[in-house]
Amino acid sequence: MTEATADGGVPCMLLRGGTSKGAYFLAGDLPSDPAERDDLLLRVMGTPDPRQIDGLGGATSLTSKVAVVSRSTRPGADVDYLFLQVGVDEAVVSDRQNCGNLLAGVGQFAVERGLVPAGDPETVVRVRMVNSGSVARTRFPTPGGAVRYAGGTAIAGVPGTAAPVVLEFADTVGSATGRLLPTGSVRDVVDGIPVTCVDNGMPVVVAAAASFGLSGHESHDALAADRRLLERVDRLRIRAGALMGLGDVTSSSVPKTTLVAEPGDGGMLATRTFIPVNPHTAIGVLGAISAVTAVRLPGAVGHDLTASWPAGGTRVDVEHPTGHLVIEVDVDPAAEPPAVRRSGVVRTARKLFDGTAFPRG
Ligand SMILES: O=C(O)/C=C(\CC(=O)C(=O)O)C(=O)O
Repeated sequence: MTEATADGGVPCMLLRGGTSKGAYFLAGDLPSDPAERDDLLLRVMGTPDPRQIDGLGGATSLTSKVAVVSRSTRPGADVDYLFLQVGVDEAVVSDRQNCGNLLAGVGQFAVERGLVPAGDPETVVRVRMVNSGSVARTRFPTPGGAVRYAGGTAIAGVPGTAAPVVLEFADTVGSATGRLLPTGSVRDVVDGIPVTCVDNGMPVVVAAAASFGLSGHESHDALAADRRLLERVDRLRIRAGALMGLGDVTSSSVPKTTLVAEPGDGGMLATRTFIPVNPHTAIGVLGAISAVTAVRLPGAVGHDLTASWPAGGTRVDVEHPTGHLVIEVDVDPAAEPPAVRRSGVVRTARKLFDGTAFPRG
């Protein structure tokens, strides 16, 4: 059932989730037919248009995102969260990937819309990530039973501070491909470049920055300006995507590519990520978890970079172009196949706007 208002408006909340920004909807407020829903979302976001001038999208893939949330009917989950990546200059709406950043706002949205009762002083919401079927736990402050967005936690890539949102993941292996190592091996050579293809929440092609003649410490803008590099990375990604069983990924938002190198800023691993063609200003949550899972595996590209990491440690400080993302990744690389026990991250989120979106003039 569509809860559009008489003038075609749809209830919508805009939240920043981690280093992304998205439009959050209740599933019941959107058309149930996916084609009709996608058509509405394209109009709401202003796609296709490189500036998304006639919509709410922010003209980058990180700000052209949608979360569709509903009460879950599955045991072990409170709400269902379907992530939709809305194209910017291409009229595409894709459910092929997850988003750990928008996940950081799902629990608060669920409380604000009355899907989940608030606890005091905090609330835990079990979120089934519809794109992959796995369940994440999100914990955030709700003193006195009201969502608090303000707080003292800073995350790289977001100015200021906000309340911490603790995300814990389980069962993320094979989110889009069914396997941790979707090509069946820990290392492949694609286009002459050694890669490790991994999927622990996000399908990612991991390669050494040095394979592209890079240090891995380049700025986002320097990478974005290097058209030849972007073409080479995309060619690699398209070939690797086929090897990963994802078919022709030419127009798909997955797999991502992460180039790894020695850290340069006191972290444990330097990363430069392409989502999927343009460089990320930071790194995605599940993308980082997948890339770190890969380098933890003996034989993987980048495994040499983990030699100085504390044995048995699970906390990894990942450098990216605008700072650091600290994640928890607990992997048993000795198991056959390698086992992922759990992973997690601290994010922040903020409600930016709550009102009615108008898909038509
Ligand atoms: O890889 C992308 O397209 C960007 C993401 C996805 C994400 O959150 C994740 O990897 O969990 C982001 O930074 O939001």
